[in-house]
Amino acid sequence: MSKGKIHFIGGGQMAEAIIRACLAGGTLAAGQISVSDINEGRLGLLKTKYNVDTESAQEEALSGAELIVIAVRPQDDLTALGALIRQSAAPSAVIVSIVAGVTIAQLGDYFGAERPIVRVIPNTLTATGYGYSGVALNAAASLEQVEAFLLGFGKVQVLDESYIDIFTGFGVAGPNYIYYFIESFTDAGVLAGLPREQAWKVALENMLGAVAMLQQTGLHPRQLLDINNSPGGVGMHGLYELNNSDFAAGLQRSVLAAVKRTTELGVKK
Ligand SMILES: NC(=O)C1=CN([C@@H]2O[C@H](COP(=O)(O)OP(=O)(O)OC[C@H]3O[C@@H](n4cnc5c(N)ncnc54)[C@H](OP(=O)(O)O)[C@@H]3O)[C@@H](O)[C@H]2O)C=CC1
Ligand SMILES: O=C(O)[C@@H]1CCC=N1
Repeated sequence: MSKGKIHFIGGGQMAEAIIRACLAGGTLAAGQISVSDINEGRLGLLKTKYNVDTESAQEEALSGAELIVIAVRPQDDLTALGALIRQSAAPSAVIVSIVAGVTIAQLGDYFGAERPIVRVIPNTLTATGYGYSGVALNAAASLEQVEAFLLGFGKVQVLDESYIDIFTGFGVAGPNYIYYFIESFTDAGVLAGLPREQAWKVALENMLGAVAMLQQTGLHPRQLLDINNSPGGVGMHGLYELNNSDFAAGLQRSVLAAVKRTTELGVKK
């Protein structure tokens, strides 16, 4: 992105994570960023922590912005935001919506279909360099307009919009499953009698090492499972019990529920 201004509407958890990553990585400077939020407490916090502009009138910030990031919840008043943007933003300003479930067609209804509109589902591993954000663009937008900004908080996959809800429930909600697995796995070590500190270290090391094994060998997980389990041995007895728990189907049902919820969030009330 050029040194142009970027305005965030909604300064909640996700906006903050994006701002933090972009500032830390040097993608944006604080002087380029303005934020508006109906919650004064959030504005005070963002000003103190990141020295971004939270004081300019919203109309002024909108009229000078090259990118406008819509970072409110799907349930918030997008109709009112649409009126504000139509009134104050430059026609060339790119609307970047991170609102889960809300489609490009709906965004066009709110903000004007002739504008460049980019629907992004941002990954939440923002400052780590890991994690894919899913991106779909309308006909007036091009990837060049937003790519540098998006790469400031992770990797990017440009997708047909029909995949974005799946990408949200599977990929962007994905770290939930890993966090939950690590917590449960650590508890298993503690349940078996290992001190928590040891169990925690082993759980993290196993997670990192298993991913490295898959990447380095190029083998399928089933092939590594085969190598890791001697006949009648320890690992196979453990896996038999995991099979009995319906683990795989439970995980898959959970992802399908997250995808379904994404689509529900985009349905206009
Ligand atoms: N958190 C996540 O992991 C992810 C979130 N997203 C999407 O990002 C969006 C934001 O989520 P998240 O940051 O978690 O939510 P938050 O609730 O933390 O942030 C939303 C903020 O927007 C404020 N707000 C509401 N209406 C307006 C308005 N009209 N003008 C200005 N500010 C307003 C809210 O204030 P108040 O609280 O007072 O209402 C709140 O501070 C959602 O659409 C979500 O789907 C996408 C991917 C991941
Ligand atoms: O739970 C949420 O609404 C957001 C979208 C995907 C992950 N977190």
